[in-house]
Amino acid sequence: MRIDVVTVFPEYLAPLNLSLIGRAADRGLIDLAVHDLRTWTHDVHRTVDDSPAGGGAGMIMRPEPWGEAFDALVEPATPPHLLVPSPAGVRFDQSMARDLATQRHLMFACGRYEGIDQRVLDEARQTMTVTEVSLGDYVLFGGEVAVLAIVEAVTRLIPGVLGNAESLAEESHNDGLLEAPGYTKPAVWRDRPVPDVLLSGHHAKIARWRRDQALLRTAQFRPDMLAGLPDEALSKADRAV
Ligand SMILES: COc1ccc2nc(C(=O)O)sc2c1
Repeated sequence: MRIDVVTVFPEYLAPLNLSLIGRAADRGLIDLAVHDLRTWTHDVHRTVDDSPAGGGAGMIMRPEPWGEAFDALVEPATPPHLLVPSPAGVRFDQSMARDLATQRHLMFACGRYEGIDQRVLDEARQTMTVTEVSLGDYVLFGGEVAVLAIVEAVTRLIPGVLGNAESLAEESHNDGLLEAPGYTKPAVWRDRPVPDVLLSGHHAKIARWRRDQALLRTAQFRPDMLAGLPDEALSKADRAV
């Protein structure tokens, strides 16, 4: 997968060079490039914003640098999926992460100020799939933090990136539930024991206990997820919890 990120704060995306994502790039599992939008400005002040048409608070990002950036980065024969983080976007979730992880080329446009001139997105839709996406019902200073989260959620699903693919199967949101609580050594810590069943070696009982905990945790913290499960997703034993 090729990933391009266009931003006025390239240093904000430095964490993408670390840990598993950095290692995936080094191993050629992803081709990641971060671009400074000001590369495509031509004035002495490298201007990327201007006052909103029609008045109002704040500034809007000018279309010209974005247009030139996309012209430089997009291969018309194989256009990317353009993702634009925005408070007005569709909610990002694990289902979207799974879909994006199958795609060949993602490009992220990080807005700042009050956002990007709408004509940039309108123009891009002539040649690309464009999705405005939000992390949640709150507002950040710009799109960079959202890109960090989305790139991590997507790249960890790419085969080979996560050393132990088995852990993907047991994590929250993979099966529509929140994951069960985890424990490790010591067996007792500050008078708090690991649940006996996890030390029993009885794999069927351990699996049942974890499923029960996942159902209880989902019912407590995310009843909306439980309500959204198809009937066939819950066994007779699940319904008895
Ligand atoms: C101007 O660009 C922005 C501003 C706020 C913001 N908030 C997001 C969020 O996902 O909450 S994405 C995003 C992009």
